[in-house]
Amino acid sequence: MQNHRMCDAFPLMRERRSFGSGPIVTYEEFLRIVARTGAIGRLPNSEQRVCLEADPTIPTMIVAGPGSGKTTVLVLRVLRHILVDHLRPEQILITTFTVKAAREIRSRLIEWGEALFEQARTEPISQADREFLAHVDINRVVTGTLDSVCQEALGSDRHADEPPLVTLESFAASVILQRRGGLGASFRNNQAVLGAFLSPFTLDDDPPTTLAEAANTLVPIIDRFIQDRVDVESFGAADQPEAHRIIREIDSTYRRYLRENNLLDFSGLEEALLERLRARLIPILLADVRAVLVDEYQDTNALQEAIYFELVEACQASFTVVGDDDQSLYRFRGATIELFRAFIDRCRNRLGRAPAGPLYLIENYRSTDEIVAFFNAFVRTDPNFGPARIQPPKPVIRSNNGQGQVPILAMFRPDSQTLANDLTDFIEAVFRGSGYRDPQGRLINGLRGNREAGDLGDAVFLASSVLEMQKPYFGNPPKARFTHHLRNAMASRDMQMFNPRGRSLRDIEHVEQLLGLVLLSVDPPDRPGGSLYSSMAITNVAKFFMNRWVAAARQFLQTNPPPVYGRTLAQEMSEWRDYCLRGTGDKASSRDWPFLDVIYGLIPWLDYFEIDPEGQVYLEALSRAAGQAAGFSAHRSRLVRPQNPGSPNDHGRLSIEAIIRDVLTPLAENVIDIDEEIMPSVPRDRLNVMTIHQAKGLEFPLVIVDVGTDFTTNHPKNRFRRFPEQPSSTAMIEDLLAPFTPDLGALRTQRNGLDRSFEDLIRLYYVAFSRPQSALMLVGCDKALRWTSNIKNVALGWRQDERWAWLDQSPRPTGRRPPAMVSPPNLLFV
Ligand SMILES: Nc1ncnc2c1ncn2[C@@H]1O[C@H](COP(=O)(O)OP(=O)(O)OP(=O)(O)O)[C@@H](O)[C@H]1O
Repeated sequence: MQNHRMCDAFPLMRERRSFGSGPIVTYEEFLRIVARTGAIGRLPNSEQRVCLEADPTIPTMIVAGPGSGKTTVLVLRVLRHILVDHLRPEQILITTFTVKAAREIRSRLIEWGEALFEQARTEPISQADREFLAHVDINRVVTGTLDSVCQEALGSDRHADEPPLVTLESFAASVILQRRGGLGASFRNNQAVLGAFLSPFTLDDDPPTTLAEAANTLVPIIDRFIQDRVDVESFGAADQPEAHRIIREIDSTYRRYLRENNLLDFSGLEEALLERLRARLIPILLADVRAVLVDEYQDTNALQEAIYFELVEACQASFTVVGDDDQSLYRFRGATIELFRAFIDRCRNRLGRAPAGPLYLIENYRSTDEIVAFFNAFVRTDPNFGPARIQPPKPVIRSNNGQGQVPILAMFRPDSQTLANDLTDFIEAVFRGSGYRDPQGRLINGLRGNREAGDLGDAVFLASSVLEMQKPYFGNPPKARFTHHLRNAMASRDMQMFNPRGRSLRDIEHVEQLLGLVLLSVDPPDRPGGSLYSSMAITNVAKFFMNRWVAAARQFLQTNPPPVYGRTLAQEMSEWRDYCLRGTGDKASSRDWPFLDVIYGLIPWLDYFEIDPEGQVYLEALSRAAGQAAGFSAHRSRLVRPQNPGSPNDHGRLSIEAIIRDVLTPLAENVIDIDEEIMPSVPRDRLNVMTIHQAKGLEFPLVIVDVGTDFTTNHPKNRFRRFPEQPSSTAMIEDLLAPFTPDLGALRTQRNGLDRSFEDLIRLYYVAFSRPQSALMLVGCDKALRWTSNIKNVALGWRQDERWAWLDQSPRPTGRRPPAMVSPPNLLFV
C-alpha cells in the first residue's frame, strides 16, 4: 500500500507537543457552565469531577461499577477537551465496544455538546472563541467501535487507484478458508488428525464431519492468532503436534489469499491499522488525534491494546480509559480482563508514563436501591470469583436513587407456554392497562409504564440467547424456545416483539417468499434440463430449503399481488427470466447486473421489507450476503448476460450457479448473521429482545432477564450455559495458545479454564441485572427452584463449590419436610 501519510508530513509528531491551544474557558469556568446548562446541569458529582479534572497529559484510568457514570464522565471529558483544552472535535477519538453503545455516546455528545456550547457562547469569552463555538461541529468527534473506526480510517485513506478494502464477515471468512485456505485438501488428507484436534472445540465435542463445520471450528482459533498476537511460528514449529503444523499452513495460505485479494477479516482489519501506526503511516482520519478515550476498556484484546498504545504514542495524545472488570463479556473475541487489571503497569512500561488512577466512581445513578443491592450481592455470591476481580478491590457501588418500592420480581412457571402467557399479562397490564398489581398486595404502588410517553420500548427482555427455536438435536425437529411462545402470546394481544435475531433468515415466511421469487426469476424450472440448483453439487439441506422457498413463492404468486405503479410482479420476474435464460428482453441492455438488483427489483411487491422493522433488518442481511459474496465468488455476485445459453460453460449460466452456491446456499445453510444493530433505534411500540452482550452499556426502565427458561432438567447439553463442568471452548482455546502467546498467555492462565468459564457466567448475569432503572424481573422454570433441585445455575445463586445461596437464604424448614421451593427474601415471586 502506498505511503500517503508519512510522519514527515507531521513534524510535530516527533517532538512532544503541548496539550491543546489555550483554554476557551478555565476548568472551573467549564464546571460552572455545565452547572448552568439545563440538559446536564446536575452533573457531575465530586468523584466524577476528579476524573474530569485529571491532567490530560497523563494517561488516566477510571474504574467503577455499573451505572456510576463512566460513560457520562467520558462524554463530559470530551467536552472538556474542546472547551478547556481547546481541541477541535476531529482531534478526539472515543471508542466503545458495541455499535449500540457507540450510538448512545454519539447522541449524548451531540445533545450535551450543543447545549453546552450554546451556554458557553453567552459567557464572557473572546470573540474568536465565540466564533469557534458557533461553528464547531460536535459530529466530527471520531466515535465508534474500534472495528468501525479501523474500517473508516483505512477505507477513507485509499488512493483513487487502490482497490477498495473489503471486510469479511465470519461466513465469508469461513468460505474462503475452505476454498482458498487449503482447508479443503488438508481436511480430506488429514481428517483423523485435524478431527481429533478440533473436537474439543466443537459444540458436541465430536470431530467435525463436514468441511464447513471444520472451518467454523477453526475460524475462532486462527482469529486468535491475530487478536492474541500469537507466535504462530512456534505454534506450528517442527517439535509441535502435527495438527499445529497443518493449521499453521492453512492459516498462512488463507492470509496470503486475503492479502493478494485486498480482503480483510475483522482481526486482519485491526492488524492492518496497527501495522500502519507502527510504520507511522497514520491514516488521515486519525493523524490529527490528540485525545483518545476508551469506554468498556475491560473488553480490550491484546491487539486492540497495542493499537491504543501505538496511536497514543504516535500522536502524543491524551489517553483516558474507563471500565469495570466485572462487566467483561467478550472473552470469545479475545477480551482479556487481565490487560485492564494490569493497565497501570502496562501503560507505564509501554508509554513510559505512569497513569493517574485508578480513579473510582461509587454512586450509581441508574437503578433503585433494591436493584443495586441485588446485583451487589450477586457479584459477591461466589468466593471463588473474588480473586478474578480487580486488585485492590474497587469500592462497592452505592445507590443514589433511593428506594423504588419495587422489589426484584421473579416469575417462575412450570413450562414456557404458561410463563409466556403470564408474562404477556404482566406486560400488558404495565404498558397497556392500568398497571400491574400484585394480587396479594405486596407491591405497594403497583407497576405502571410512564403515563404520557411510556410504551413497550421501555422494557427489554434479555437472555444469553435470543433464538426462538432450539438447535435441532440428533435429527429431532427443532423445539420452540420461550421467546417463540412469548412472540405468539404477545401477538394474540396485539403487541409485538422486536427480535430479528431470534429467527433464522431461511425460515421467515416473507424471506422464503422473496428468495423463492428470486429463484423463479433467475433459475426458472423451464430451463431445458430443469432448474440449475436442483442438479448442482450443493448440500441436501440447501436444496431442501430452496425447494421450500420456491413453494412459498408459488403460493404467494397465487394471491395475485396487486400491481405497483402499474407494473406487475409477473412482468418483473419474466424480464429477469428472459435475461437469465436467453439474454433477451428489457434487461438485455446491460452486459451484467448486480444480483442485488434482482432482490431490490422484487421488493416493491413485498412491502414487509420496507415497513416492518424486522423486515428491514432481514433485507439488510440478504443484501450483505450478496455483498460479501462479491469478495470471493467467481462472478462477484453479478448475473452475466448469457452468450451461448445451451452450453454448460456459458458465463451467464455459470454466474447464476455462482450466486446459488455463494449467496443462496449460505442463506439456506443458515450461516449469515443477522445484524440488528443496523436499526438506529428500536421501535417504541415493541418489546425489545436482546442478548445480554448487546445490552452492555445500555439501560432501560424495566428489564426482564431470562435466568433459565430452557433449563427444565439437569441436561448435560445445557450445563455449559448455567453451571459448566468443563472449560468453555473459548477458555480451551486460551489454554491451547497460552504457551505460544508471550506475555498474555501466563497472565491469562493464572486461573484455570473452568474458573474462567464460571467467571464469564457470573459477569454475564451481573451485566444483565445492572441494566434496569426501575424494575428488574427474573423469569425461568420453577423446577429449578425446588428445594431439592439439581439444576444448578449460576444465575440463580449457585456457587462453583455447589452450594446454593438462594437455598441458604430461604427460611429454614420448621417441620421435618422442607418447603417445596426456595424463596430468598429479596425476591418477590409473582
Ligand atoms: N452525576 C450524575 N447525576 C445524575 N445522573 C447521572 C450522573 N452521572 C450519571 N448519571 C446517569 O446515570 C446513568 C448511568 O450512567 P452511565 O451510563 O454513564 O454509567 P456507566 O458507568 O457507563 O454504566 P455501565 O457500567 O452500565 O456502562 C445515566 O442515565 C446517566 O445519565
